[in-house]
Amino acid sequence: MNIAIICHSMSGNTEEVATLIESTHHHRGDHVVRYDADRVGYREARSLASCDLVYFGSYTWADGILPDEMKDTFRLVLKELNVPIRQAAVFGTGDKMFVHFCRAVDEMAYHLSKYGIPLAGELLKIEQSPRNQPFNVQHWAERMAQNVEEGVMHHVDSENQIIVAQTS
Ligand SMILES: Cc1cc2nc3c(=O)[nH]c(=O)nc-3n(C[C@H](O)[C@H](O)[C@H](O)COP(=O)(O)O)c2cc1C
Repeated sequence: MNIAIICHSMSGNTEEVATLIESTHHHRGDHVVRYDADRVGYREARSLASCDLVYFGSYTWADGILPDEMKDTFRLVLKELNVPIRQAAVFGTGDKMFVHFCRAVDEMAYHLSKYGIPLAGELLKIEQSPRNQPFNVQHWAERMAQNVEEGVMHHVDSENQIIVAQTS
C-alpha cells in the first residue's frame, strides 16, 4: 500500500506517534512518505491522491485549538485543491489536564468529513508521549491498514460519532 503521514509537532510527542506509525507500515512492506504540515505545498498535496491511506496528526494547542500549520494544510488539500483522498486516519497527542483533551483530533476528523473523506477507523488520542504504550499506536496502525484492505470505511456524523460502513 502507498501511505502518507502528515504530522505537526512542536515538542516531539506527535512526531513520536508518526514514527511508530511509519515503522508499523514499513514492517508490513508498505511504501511510506512523511511530511511536516508546514512543508505541504501543491506538489505534496496533489500526490496524496495516489495514496491508499493518508494519516493526519497534530497536537492540541491553547484551549482546544488545531495549530495554524495544520489548518493551512487542510485549507490547501481540501478546500483549494479538493484532493480526492481515498481514506484517512487521524491521530494526535494532548494532555488530560486541559478541558478539551486532544480536541484538534476531532477538528481534523470534522474537516475530513465535511469533504466526504472516509476514515479508516477510530480516532487515536494519546496523552503526551506514546513512549510507554507503543503497542497502542502500532496495533491501531495495523487496524487502519487492515480496514483499508478490507474496504471498511468510517464516517463522522454531525455529533462527531463514528459510523462504520463495509464497502466490499
Ligand atoms: C500552552 C499549551 C496549551 C495546550 N492546550 C492543550 C489543550 O487544549 N488540549 C490538550 O489536549 N492538550 C493541550 N496541550 C498539551 C499538548 O497538546 C501536548 O503536550 C502535546 O503532546 C504536545 O505535542 P507535541 O510534542 O507534538 O508538540 C497544551 C500545551 C501547551 C504548552
